[in-house]
Amino acid sequence: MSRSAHPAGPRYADVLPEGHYTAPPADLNALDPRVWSRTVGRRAEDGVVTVGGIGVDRLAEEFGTPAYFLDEDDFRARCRAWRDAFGTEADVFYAGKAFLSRAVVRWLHEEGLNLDVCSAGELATALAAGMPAERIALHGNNKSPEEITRAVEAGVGRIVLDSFQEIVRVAHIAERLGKRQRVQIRVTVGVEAHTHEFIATAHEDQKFGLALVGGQAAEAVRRALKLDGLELIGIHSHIGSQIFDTSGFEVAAHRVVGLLKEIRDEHGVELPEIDLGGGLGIAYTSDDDPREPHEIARALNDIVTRECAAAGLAVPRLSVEPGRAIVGPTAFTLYEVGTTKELPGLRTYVSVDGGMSDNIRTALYDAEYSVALVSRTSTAEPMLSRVVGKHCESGDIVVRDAFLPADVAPGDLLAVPATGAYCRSMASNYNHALRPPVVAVKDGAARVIVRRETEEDLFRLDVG
Ligand SMILES: Cc1ncc(COP(=O)(O)O)c(C=O)c1O
Ligand SMILES: N[C@@H](CCCC[NH3+])C(=O)O
Repeated sequence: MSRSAHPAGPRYADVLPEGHYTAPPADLNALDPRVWSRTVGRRAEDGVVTVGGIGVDRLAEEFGTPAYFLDEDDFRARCRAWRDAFGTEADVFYAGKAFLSRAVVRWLHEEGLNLDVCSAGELATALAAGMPAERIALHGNNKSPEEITRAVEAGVGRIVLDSFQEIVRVAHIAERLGKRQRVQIRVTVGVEAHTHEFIATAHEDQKFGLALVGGQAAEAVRRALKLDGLELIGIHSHIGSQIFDTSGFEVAAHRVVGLLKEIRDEHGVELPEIDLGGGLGIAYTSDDDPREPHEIARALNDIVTRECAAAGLAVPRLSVEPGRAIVGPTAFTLYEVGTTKELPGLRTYVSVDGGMSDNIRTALYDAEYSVALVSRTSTAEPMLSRVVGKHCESGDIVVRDAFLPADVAPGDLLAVPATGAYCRSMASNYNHALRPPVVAVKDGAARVIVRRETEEDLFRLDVG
């Protein structure tokens, strides 16, 4: 395709979708440090982007594409930032659903974080990698009796109860095992979090939690307090995901403390803990402006302390459950360009060797991502592009709107930053795609922590 078919100038103006880029960035070779985490992406003198000091060209040769590359030091630094921000008077539970592997569990353990799991598989991974059971919380709106039994037997630190049936189910299982299980009750506080509908979880009309409004949460507390198999230690609220604004958390904290006060007044019991969930947003594009852990910690501590003082309650132990904010920025996905297709006057479709099977978030939530040419620099003019995958689906879009240099061609490597959370963990085998590996990079060395799937893996499931 002739590159001269892309004259420079204002031709983009007619086709730019509203709310997206208004102009190409001044320098297409620059990597915005807000989106490209501190150590994750640096461009070396030869123009090749490096992670942990290793060039992406070398990484692609050794590990293939598509692949996720994760900076272990960055991950650990983020764990420490959260732990230090909340201090010893609070607990940070990493939300394993964002991305979990046994190496990650070991890092979390070493950095002093706890772990939130929401399935038997995540629980098994946590235990197999040596996370002490008392530092694990089990979540889920429909935990099976088997999952509950495994968790109680293992001695998990808490189970977060999500329905009336589950209150009884967990109590019975604990009694049968001769145990008293520490539990929290998940409540929906009625906050409309400013995020995509599918990832907002605190409005009443959805599947998670028991509503404060109408008294279901208070009734759940009443029932839980009566059961010998349960030790009710607190109230849990999670308002949603990819949220930038602390005001939703403040409203949630206010309402949760309100429930603690009601509980004290009705039962004469002061519950010792509250968990305000996860949900802190990260920068996927230069337009995103996330809060730092210490800002979140200060806002949450202030509001809980203030509300408790007003209610005459002792300040409960606080916990939070960040997933995306820890692992999201620590990784990028590396792809190789296979084809380009120019639609004159509209945009150029750049097809890479992955797609919705390794990143479903664009198709599912209209998520916005950035992308950069990382195997070289270019002085070519900006070209309005759509980075798409290789699946049989026109919605198979990785990056909806991006400017790439107009000379991008087959064989070039593109990287999509901030893919550490909810990409590998939500990856699929659609079209029998083989899920990509996760490669951890540290001190100039790279090692596979989750290997690439093989056709044998597919055949092992397909038993004929
Ligand atoms: C109960 C609970 N805690 C924590 C999280 C982690 O959220 P995030 O990765 O947005 O921090 C989630 C997912 O949204 C969740 O459902
Ligand atoms: N999977 C979602 C977030 C929901 C997390 C679980 N409650 C995402 O990619 O943004």
